Amino acid sequence: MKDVYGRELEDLRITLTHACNFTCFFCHMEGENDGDSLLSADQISLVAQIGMEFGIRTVKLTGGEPTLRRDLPEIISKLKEVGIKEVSMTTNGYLLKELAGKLKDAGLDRVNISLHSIDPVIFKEVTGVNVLSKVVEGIEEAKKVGLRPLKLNYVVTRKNAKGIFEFINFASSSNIDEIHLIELHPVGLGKEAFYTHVDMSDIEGRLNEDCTLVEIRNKHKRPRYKCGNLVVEVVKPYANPIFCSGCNRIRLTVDGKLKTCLYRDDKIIDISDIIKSSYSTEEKEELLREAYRLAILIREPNFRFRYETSKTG
Ligand SMILES: Nc1nc2c(ncn2[C@@H]2O[C@H](COP(=O)(O)OP(=O)(O)OP(=O)(O)O)[C@@H](O)[C@H]2O)c(=O)[nH]1
Ligand SMILES: C[S@@+](CC[C@H](N)C(=O)[O-])C[C@H]1O[C@@H](n2cnc3c(N)ncnc32)[C@H](O)[C@@H]1O
Ligand code: SF4
Ligand code: SF4
Repeated sequence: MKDVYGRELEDLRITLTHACNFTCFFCHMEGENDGDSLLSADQISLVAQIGMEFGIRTVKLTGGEPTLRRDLPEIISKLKEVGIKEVSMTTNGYLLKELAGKLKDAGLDRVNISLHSIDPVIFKEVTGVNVLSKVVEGIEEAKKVGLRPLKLNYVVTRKNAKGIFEFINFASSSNIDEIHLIELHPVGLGKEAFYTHVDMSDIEGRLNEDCTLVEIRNKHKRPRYKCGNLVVEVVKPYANPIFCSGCNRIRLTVDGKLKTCLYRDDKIIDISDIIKSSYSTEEKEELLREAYRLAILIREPNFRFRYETSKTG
C-alpha cells in the first residue's frame, strides 16, 4: 500500500535488542533510546504477518546486536512460517562462526556484516573491541553455509576513509557479493562522532573512474557500482531527498512501536498495548491493521525537495 507520497511499504526493519557486545564510537542504535521490554517471537511474527497485508515482503533484523537474542532461530523460523519472503540480518559478525549454520537452518536468507576496517588497530579504534579475526571467521562461516548475497557494511569516517580501496580489494578477493559504503549519520552517538564525518563525493568520483555505475536501485535510489565481480553501493541517507523518496520501510522498535522514520520520534504508532494485551488473535489482528493504516497515513519523507516562490514588485 502506497503512502500519500507514492512510496510503497515493502520492508519491515526490526530492532531485536538494544544490547551489544561492541562499543562503536558512532553507534546510532537505529535511532532508538529507550524501552527495553523485548517482544517475543510470536509477537514479532504477528506484526510481520499483518504487515504483509500492506505490502511487507522482506524483514531486516537489526539492533543493537541481534545475535545476542537467544531466541533468534525461533524468531527467524516464525517469520518464515508466516510467509515473509526474505529474512536478512545486519550484525557485527562476532557470534556468526557459532551461529551461522543454525540461523541458516532456521530460514535466514542472508546477512550484512559490519566491518569498518581490515586493519586490527583501526578495527579496535572504531568498535572498541580487539576481535577482527573472530569477525573474519564469522564472514567465512556465513559463506560456508550459503548466506548469500553476502554484504559487508563499512561506515566511512576519518578513522578509516584511507582504507576504503584496500577494503574493496579485500572484499573482491574474498568472494563477497556486495559492500555498502555508508555515510556517517548524526544520530545517537553519531552526533558526537560527527567531527569524523567524511564527505563521500571524492569516493564516488573515484568509483566513477575505476568502476562502472550499473544501477540506481529502487530501494532508496542508492547508486550501485560494479568493481569486477563486487557490487559497491553508496549509502548516503543524510539530508538526501532522493534517498527518502525511495524509502520503502517501516521499523518495529524493541518495545513495540511502529516507527515510520529512523530520524523521527514524533511519527510513531505505539502498538505495544495491542500486542501484549489479552485480546483474542482476531481482535489483535484487526487493531494491528488499523495501526498499519495510521502509520502509512503519517509516513512522510524526512528530507524533501523544497521550493520557494520569490515575491517581486
Ligand atoms: N536514513 C536511513 N538510513 C537507513 C535506512 N535503512 C537503512 N539505513 C542505514 O543504512 C545503513 C545500512 O543498513 P543495513 O542494515 O545494511 O540495511 P540495508 O542497507 O537497507 O540492507 P540491504 O537490504 O541488505 O541492502 C545503516 O547505516 C542503516 O542505518 C533508512 O530507511 N533510512
Ligand atoms: C546499528 S547497527 C545494528 C546491527 C549490528 N549491531 C551491526 O553493527 O551491524 C546497523 C548498521 O548501522 C550502522 N551504523 C551504526 N551507527 C551508524 C551511524 N551513526 N551512521 C551510519 N551508520 C551507522 C552499523 O555499522 C551497521 O551497519
Ligand atoms: S553499530 Fe552495531 S556493533 Fe556497533 S555498537 Fe552499534 S549496535 Fe553494536
Ligand atoms: S524517510 Fe526516514 S527512514 Fe526513510 S529514508 Fe528518509 S530518513 Fe530514512
